[in-house]
Amino acid sequence: MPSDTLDKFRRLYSELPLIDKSSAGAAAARDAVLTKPAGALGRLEDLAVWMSGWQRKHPPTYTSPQVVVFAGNHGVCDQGISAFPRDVTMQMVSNFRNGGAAINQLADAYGASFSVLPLALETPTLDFTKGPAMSEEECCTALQAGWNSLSQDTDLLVVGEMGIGNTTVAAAISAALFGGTGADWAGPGTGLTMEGVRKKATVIDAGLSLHAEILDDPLLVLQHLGGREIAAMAGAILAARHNKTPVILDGFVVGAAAAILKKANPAALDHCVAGHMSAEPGHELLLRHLEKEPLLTLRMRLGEGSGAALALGILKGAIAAHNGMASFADAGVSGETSS
Ligand SMILES: Cc1cc2ncn([C@H]3O[C@H](COP(=O)(O)O)[C@@H](O)[C@H]3O)c2cc1C
Ligand SMILES: O=C(O)c1cccnc1
Repeated sequence: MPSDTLDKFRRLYSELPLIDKSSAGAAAARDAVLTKPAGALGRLEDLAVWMSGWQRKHPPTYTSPQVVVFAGNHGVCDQGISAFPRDVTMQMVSNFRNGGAAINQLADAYGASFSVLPLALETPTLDFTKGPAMSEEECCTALQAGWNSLSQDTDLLVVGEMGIGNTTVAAAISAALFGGTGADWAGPGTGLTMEGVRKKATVIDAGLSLHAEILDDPLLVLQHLGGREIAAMAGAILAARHNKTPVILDGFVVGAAAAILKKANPAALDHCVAGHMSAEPGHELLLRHLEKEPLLTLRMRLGEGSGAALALGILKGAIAAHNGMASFADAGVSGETSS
């Protein structure tokens, strides 16, 4: 069988389902009669309507939320751009499988299923300062693995990542897509010193300059500067769009994966909400380019999907209120007097 080409994924993001206006409209109509002053639940109201529209049903459900962590290893670690060694990626995959990571606890706390998908960890991508990080085939295999990871019955998806060095990769992708230099997008990640961050910025600049000719094509940016877990997250976010599944985005690294799709099609992230704003400095800027207002700002800078998993609680609350509250008529509560 011939292997996939990037053109297959170009088609998948150019033909996207739009929000289901009739389900969203039914949610808006119900919201208008619930026992509260109009707008008093703030963003929770928007979230209930948004969930209904993208799940394409009313009432919206929170019955099978899914958290998937994608793990990849990065050749650019050879440049000394992380405070931790590459082996930690694999070690953390074992920790995820044993239930010992932060994301295990957070997924559990909000009743979400959890799985981890390691992507060829024994074969790191190439160092992007030396050549393309991935071949077209490797990139497509990772995109497809992400696409395949979505369970059919999922009604809300959190994608997370584990990959030592991937804040460098995320910064390089962000600069490639939205402009600026390494210094505009590099941050401490797992804990670099200021000098380490300066070095990281020069490594990013070297990658941008080596791959200068392809920077206007988002999928080639993914292939040349990205990593397998980044590609897999883009594939999963795209699959969710085609499968009636809203998505909660996590921090800077997940944001960079999502940004590939956003740059390729400005409407590609309409089914996504930003779960939180990471303390990794580039994330605030990235969220502006993604046109997303984060739900939480808790100084978290972990990755793994942890900020997005916390935001599951907000979505759960929004749906519980929307589905379970009484209407003014049912509860015998007087409506607003016209003034
Ligand atoms: C023990 C440990 C657990 C983690 N969980 C997520 N990350 C996060 O840190 C890494 C990115 O940071 P950098 O680009 O600086 O390497 C990613 O693996 C990310 O998921 C972790 C990092 C460590 C060390
Ligand atoms: O915001 C993130 O995604 C992030 C920040 C630091 C380390 N790893 C991930």
